[in-house]
Amino acid sequence: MKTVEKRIRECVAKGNKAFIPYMMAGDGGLDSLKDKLLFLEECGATAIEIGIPFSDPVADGEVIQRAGERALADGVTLRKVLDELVRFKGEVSVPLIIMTYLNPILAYGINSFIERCEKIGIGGLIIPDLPLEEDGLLRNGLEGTDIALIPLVSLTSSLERIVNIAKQAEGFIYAVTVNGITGVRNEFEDKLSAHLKRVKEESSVPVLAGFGISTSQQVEQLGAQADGVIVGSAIVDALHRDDLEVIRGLMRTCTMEINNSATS
Ligand SMILES: O=P(O)(O)OC[C@@H](O)[C@@H](O)c1c[nH]c2ccccc12
Repeated sequence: MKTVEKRIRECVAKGNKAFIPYMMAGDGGLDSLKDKLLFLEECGATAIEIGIPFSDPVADGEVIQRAGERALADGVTLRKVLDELVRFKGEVSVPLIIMTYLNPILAYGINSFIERCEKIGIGGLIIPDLPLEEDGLLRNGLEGTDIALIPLVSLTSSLERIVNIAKQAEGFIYAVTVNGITGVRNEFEDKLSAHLKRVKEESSVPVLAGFGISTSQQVEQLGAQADGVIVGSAIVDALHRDDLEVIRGLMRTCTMEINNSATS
């Protein structure tokens, strides 16, 4: 079992929910990356998702697009982010998950990228534009490493597809809660509960819900139906505004007891 999965399971075994915050690498300067990671760790993050800025972020909403643009304007690249992570390797102890579109990895070179991630001790990869059918591209090179290739399942995935994704899943399944792009939402579709239940039934790895979650109430609502949550835009926005209390508050919800009624 890969470390990311182990950490999520430990968290759930204690009666808590996993909380994975997402941040955009290089937003606010790459030299602040380490302090931001340490802050998120101190707030109780189970793992941290680090976004790599990219020119065509097709799955990203306004808040994350803007954060990516700020980082790109500052000259941040995948290579610079990895170099920075190597520099303070071992100082952050929660697993780090790299979220990037496929293109920067291809430009970097798949083998060099995997080697570099291993050197840093990266715990997982989320690559939204790498479908199951094509993921051998990375899966083969990741075999025998502690780097989990974390798949996404959407509300529109067929049962057959969910089953196939679940069979190969490592780390956890990222259950996307909305049809659309990242960004805060006021409401979720009624069918989401049944969908999460179905994904959990099919999956032998933990299932985390992400997209659109920005309030403690939503963390609680979605957390109750999954093994944990991923929060992006609300964290990116709070880090940008330096509103650290918002982040502390959101993460605190996950260490409180969340009623599991929807999944039991
Ligand atoms: O921002 P939101 O709605 O809280 O969603 C999480 C999300 O930001 C993060 O996991 C993420 C950022 N970019 C992505 C692209 C695809 C999948 C996931 C992501």
